[in-house]
Amino acid sequence: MNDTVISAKNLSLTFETNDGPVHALKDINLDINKGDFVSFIGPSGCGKTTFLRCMADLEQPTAGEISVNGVSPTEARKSRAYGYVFQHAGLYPWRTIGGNIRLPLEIMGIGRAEQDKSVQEVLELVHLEGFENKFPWQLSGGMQQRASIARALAFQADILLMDEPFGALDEIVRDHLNEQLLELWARTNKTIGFVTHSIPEAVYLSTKIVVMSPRPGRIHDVIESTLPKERPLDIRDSPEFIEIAHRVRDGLRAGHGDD
Ligand SMILES: Nc1ncnc2c1ncn2[C@@H]1O[C@H](COP(=O)(O)OP(=O)(O)OP(=O)(O)O)[C@@H](O)[C@H]1O
Repeated sequence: MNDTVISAKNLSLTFETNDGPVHALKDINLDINKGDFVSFIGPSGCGKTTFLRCMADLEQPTAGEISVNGVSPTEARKSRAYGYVFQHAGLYPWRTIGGNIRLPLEIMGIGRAEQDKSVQEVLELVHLEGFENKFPWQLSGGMQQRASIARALAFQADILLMDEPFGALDEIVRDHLNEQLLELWARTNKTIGFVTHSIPEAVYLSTKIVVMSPRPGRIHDVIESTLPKERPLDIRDSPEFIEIAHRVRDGLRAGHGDD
């Protein structure tokens, strides 16, 4: 299980702005292996989203290299190698939940029968069976975010890139979605890249935690989790969990000190 799915080598990205260059990422080196659940954590503006967007071909690095499934992000995007979940659910209010999930499949030219099958499959994966004909406003915030995950899953890609998908939700809903996401990851064996601001969320979900520091965004620490794959929520009270959380917190503090 050691095949590299995403590999960044000396990746840097500088945005040219009217106020001068913004060094968003500097010399990022990272390998993500098949089946990894990798969280990116760091202070606001440290380049987490930018790095995820580089993987997804939504930004172009200004130096260094990045490959996804052994090819460029552009080729990976064209071969639909990944699904992308944005910070806000971003569902079209005039389309039903089924209609929202179906939209990218329609654009891809997939036949109606296959669309129907995919919609049912992904709704089941996120436990939203029976909500196909509801409109987004009829669902809670947590359910809308699950629907947006279902839309990303409909691509049937092995890689799922998630940019702080649960940031706007209250803690109880977030706990529940964290549990469901882990269950989905275990069931589907996907490789997941996940941006978060929450230390407990990063430690609970990840096999690997990438701690980033700002200005310019660099990797400060990569923590390989020692927690078992099976993780009930109360694992968060275990000494092992607390120890990893401490290391993340120390990394975030030290990263701030690098300024
Ligand atoms: N299109 C852009 N043009 C200019 N600067 C940008 C652009 N996109 C991002 N930046 C800058 O690059 C830096 C990294 O931004 P990014 O959104 O990747 O950080 P982040 O770690 O995801 O932050 P947050 O946690 O607040 O979402 C920030 O200083 C941001 O202002």
